[in-house]
Amino acid sequence: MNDAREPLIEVHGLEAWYGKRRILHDVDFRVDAGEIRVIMGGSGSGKSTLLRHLLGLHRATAGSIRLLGTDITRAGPREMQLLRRKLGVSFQGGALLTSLSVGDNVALPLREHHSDLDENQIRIMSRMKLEIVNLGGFHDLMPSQLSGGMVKRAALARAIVMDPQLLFFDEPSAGLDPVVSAELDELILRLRDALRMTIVVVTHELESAFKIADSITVLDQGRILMTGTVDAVRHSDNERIQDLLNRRPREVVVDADAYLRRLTEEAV
Ligand SMILES: Nc1ncnc2c1ncn2[C@@H]1O[C@H](COP(=O)(O)OP(=O)(O)OP(=O)(O)O)[C@@H](O)[C@H]1O
Repeated sequence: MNDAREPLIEVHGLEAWYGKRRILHDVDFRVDAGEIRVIMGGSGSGKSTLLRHLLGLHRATAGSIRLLGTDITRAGPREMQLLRRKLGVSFQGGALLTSLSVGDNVALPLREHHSDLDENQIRIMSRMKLEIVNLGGFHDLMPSQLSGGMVKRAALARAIVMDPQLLFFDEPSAGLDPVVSAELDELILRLRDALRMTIVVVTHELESAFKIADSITVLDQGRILMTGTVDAVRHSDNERIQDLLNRRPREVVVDADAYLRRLTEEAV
């Protein structure tokens, strides 16, 4: 049965280790249909690690992750392949291929997953998505002819070309000036409203997070400090959250023995 309130993402007790280091601790995480969830946290808090686990790029050490009803901690390659068609991903480093036109870049997922579509259909579908990101008419340009903000939007058009139910966006504002970054925020809101997409955004840009989020999950040292509305996060009395919001650095107490022990453990 298709319950409208069924979560699109449901994570229970997720643990992630890199070698002998535990990176994520007992993470519970749920995203409902139609919301924009921002994952926020300082550098090294585990945001990218969580994202990589949600996408099935890393196997969880413990816990379960359900995406669109599929338990990806148990799914086989075929199931994962089918699931990936329903996911859109725009990664920070996921630049456009410089040897292809903007339109051909956007069309890549269609060519990869939909051998039944003819060239005309592919062209129409990729043009439509370029129009949604305000790049109508830029189909035949090469990526080198676009500004940084336009490249991000073209990459976004590629991420949504298959009409994903779930869109993951890693650090949308990275490397953009404030005006271009604000335009991208508007675009993310438009995708949720016009295309009814459910969107997970990883960012450490507070202004952007507060503008686009329906809810925010705050990560710190691999643990979820809280999940709540923008207001709830802003007014949280958790000291670490207030440190993050006010950009106060964590007081680091270095235990030299523990540090050396960890170095030798990781070298093994
Ligand atoms: N492939 C890896 N192998 C070992 N340790 C890793 C690996 N990737 C990340 N880490 C460690 O895991 C921790 C969390 O890193 P992660 O990249 O998930 O944080 P983040 O919140 O995304 O940080 P940033 O905002 O700086 O990208 C860090 O201590 C990092 O050093």
